[in-house]
Amino acid sequence: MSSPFVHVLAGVVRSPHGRILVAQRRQGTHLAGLWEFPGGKLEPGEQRLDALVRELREEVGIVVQAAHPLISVPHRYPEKRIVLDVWEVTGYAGQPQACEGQSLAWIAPSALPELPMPEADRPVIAALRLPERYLITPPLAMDQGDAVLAGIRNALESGIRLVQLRLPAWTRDRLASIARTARDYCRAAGARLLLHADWQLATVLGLDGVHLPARVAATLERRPMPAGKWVAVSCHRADELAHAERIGADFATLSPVRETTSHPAAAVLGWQRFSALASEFALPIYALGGLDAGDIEAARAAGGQGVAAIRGPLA
Ligand SMILES: Nc1nc2c([nH]c(=O)n2[C@@H]2O[C@H](COP(=O)(O)OP(=O)(O)OP(=O)(O)O)[C@@H](O)[C@H]2O)c(=O)[nH]1
Ligand SMILES: [Mg+2]
Repeated sequence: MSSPFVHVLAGVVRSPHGRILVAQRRQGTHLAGLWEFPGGKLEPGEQRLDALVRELREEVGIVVQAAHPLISVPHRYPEKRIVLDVWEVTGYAGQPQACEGQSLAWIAPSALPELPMPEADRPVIAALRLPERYLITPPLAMDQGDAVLAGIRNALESGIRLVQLRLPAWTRDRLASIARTARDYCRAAGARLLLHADWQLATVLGLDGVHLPARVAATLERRPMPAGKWVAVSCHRADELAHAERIGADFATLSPVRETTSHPAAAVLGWQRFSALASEFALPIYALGGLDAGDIEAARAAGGQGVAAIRGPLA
């Protein structure tokens, strides 16, 4: 027998200080005791935004005035399948209150990973902690370390908060030396630095995580760095996204969305295919390939986390 399916709308409601509203599921409900984003089931014939507005009025007594989709997470519990369709609430009237006797709390986004939440919320928490721009360093030669570092510094100045150091042709020694300096720049700016492919070196240097090529991820049965570090995977196809999800990656890039000079032979996905794939997997997904900062809105409208690119077009 196939398990029942429910489409769930949930809202990310923020305080003026940027804390996020969570509610504790009551005794006698599915996943009782865990904390969740307020929301509930889409009713037959109902529009998604209408369901969000209704649920947040019923559960926490606010009137949602503006909201947009953040991430949609398909998830299978033993007893049911859900799509957790989470929206950022950008405007609301009223003061949130516990209309159903549930406990409410305001949590800083950085504290969400510690909160006991349902399994389906894991990618939502990642999406809330990730920025909309993801910088990938260009493939400069080993004698161009200064240019790599200058590029990272400029990007940090322009507000980039997530960087992948990607220098696959470099020796490990040269890479380690550049990575240390890049790590210090990123730390000082409150940005995260992920190293391309080499998670052992990322661990030794205390970097924030690793970004795996799909062919490297394919050799792994589980994420190579612990929770608390970031593990990302470069994907191009559904099976690669499925594997990234299976090994517990935190997010993915999906490319090429457009034609690129770096990979001219690759089959272009386009926004429609990107969007279809993004909705199929429980991961925040950055659009990559021939894109720049002007494409962020399109990427988000397609269900993506944002845009990944080498520095030039992104900053
Ligand atoms: N609202 C909400 N539900 C979540 C989250 N994460 C998650 O797995 N779920 C699951 O999605 C389903 C949401 O249903 P719900 O119980 O809130 O639905 P509802 O408000 O319409 O409640 P009702 O059926 O008791 O009237 C539950 O199975 C719940 O466990 C989340 O962050 N927020
Ligand atoms: Mg509910």
